Amino acid sequence: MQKVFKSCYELDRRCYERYGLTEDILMEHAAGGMAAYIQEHFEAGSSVLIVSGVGNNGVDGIVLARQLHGSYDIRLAVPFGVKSEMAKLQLQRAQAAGVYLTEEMQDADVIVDAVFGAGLSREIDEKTQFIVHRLNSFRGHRIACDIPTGLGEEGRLMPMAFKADVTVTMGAYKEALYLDEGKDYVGKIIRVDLGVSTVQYETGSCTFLLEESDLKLPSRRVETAHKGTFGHAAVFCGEKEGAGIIAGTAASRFGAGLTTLVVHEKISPPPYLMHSTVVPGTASAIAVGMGLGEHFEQEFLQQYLIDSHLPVVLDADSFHHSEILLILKQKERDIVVTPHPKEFSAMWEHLTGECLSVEEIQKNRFETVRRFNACYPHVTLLLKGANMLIMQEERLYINPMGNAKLSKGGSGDVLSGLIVSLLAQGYPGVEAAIQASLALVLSAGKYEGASYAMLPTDIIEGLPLLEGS
Ligand SMILES: NC(=O)C1=CN([C@@H]2O[C@H](COP(=O)(O)OP(=O)(O)OC[C@H]3O[C@@H](n4cnc5c(N)ncnc54)[C@H](O)[C@@H]3O)[C@@H](O)[C@H]2O)[C@@H](O)CC1
Repeated sequence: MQKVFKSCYELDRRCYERYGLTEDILMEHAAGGMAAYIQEHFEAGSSVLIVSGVGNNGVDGIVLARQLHGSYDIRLAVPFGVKSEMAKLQLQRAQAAGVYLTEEMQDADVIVDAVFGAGLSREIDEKTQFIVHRLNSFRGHRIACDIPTGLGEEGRLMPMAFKADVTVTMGAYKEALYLDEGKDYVGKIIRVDLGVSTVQYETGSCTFLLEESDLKLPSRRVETAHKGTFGHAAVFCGEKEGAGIIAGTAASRFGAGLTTLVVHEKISPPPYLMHSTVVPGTASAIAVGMGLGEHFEQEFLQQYLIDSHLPVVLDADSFHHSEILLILKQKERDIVVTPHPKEFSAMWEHLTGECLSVEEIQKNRFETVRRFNACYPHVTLLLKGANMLIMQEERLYINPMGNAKLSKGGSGDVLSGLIVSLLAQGYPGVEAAIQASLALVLSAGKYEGASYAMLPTDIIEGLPLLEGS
């Protein structure tokens, strides 16, 4: 798990004040990080086009040109000229080392975007849009310095943005890199140190980036265990019973000792799932909402869901149901809600009366989950998306490993099943949401068929292949 920051300016300042580093030492390391990536992936002699803007992001590009000149065929462009004293000094040094400026931007083996980084604070003008459009049209391998040009404050996408294969980000991970809108623009994200180790550079943060190594699978190391040891998941199976069956199957596969589908009428579930017209007395967690529709009467929901003390995961149709949403007020209960943006919009309107469009939610994903958390800090919110956001008690976790294979009906039902399975096994809500989200994306990542072909059952079948501690 890595820390994530809204901005790194304060951290840079700390480097100067605390460790006595200077701006150009930091830049030397920033450029060194990009140079190391290029040296590792491209043979000496490869052509490298570097386009530098007016701020310090551009200066990183100029320093990179000096560092690689001689070993690589460097073409440095500064289409807006150089303005700051530091930029002039670095350009002087680069030119002294033999770097020539080019006016023409032609395709190269490597394209480095150092036009704007963390300082982009307003819409880019036509000239910048033209440059970015041209860089995007090239076939070379595209590297963004720190943050791709066109990803503005908090990661908001401008009408034109550099489409990086790799973003080499400086010092620490930034929230701007993890908004869903930017996912197709940042490419692979690599962080580099700026002259001190990460531990020395970073301060505290309540935002974390989840990694594959954070996966902790349910374990069965106790030989004297029996099925009761691993909890009993109760999954409400509504109008669209398939959704409940998928969730129940995922719950069972992920280790719940028993899984019961709570049904209204007779259905034929798979043999490893039980079914019952009430929530069994031994149940240790409940999942509700997947394919629910209007299947259960209010009295039933009141008795077995709202008046229950059991940990609960609310999904899908729950968010349109104001009585079910009353559960969110229950502070003593472990509650996990897993809306996608449209469901979040419905839930938020029920809870606050405020209408938030899906577009507004997507453009402000971090702010949205923080606003929810301010009202319901005890509830674990998992906002679905290309980068899932999970938040409880002021701690926000980003799962950046989602992939397009998961964009299919049923994936969310699997996720609810995984969460209820872990809740039933005694995991706290936030831990259940984190681990289930990791298992979901990593299992999907292991699917080897075509990206369009994966079924929810493939995700469930991938679970036994996961490797975690
Ligand atoms: N301590 C530092 O200063 C360090 C800076 N680093 C690099 O410096 C970058 C940040 O540098 P800056 O703060 O100079 O930011 P940028 O280089 O991203 O550019 C900011 C400049 O562009 C202007 N600007 C903002 N939006 C504009 C727009 N739409 N059209 C035209 N001009 C616009 C601003 O007024 C400012 O002059 C980081 O992304 C990183 O690459 C790293 O080298 C690490 C150390």
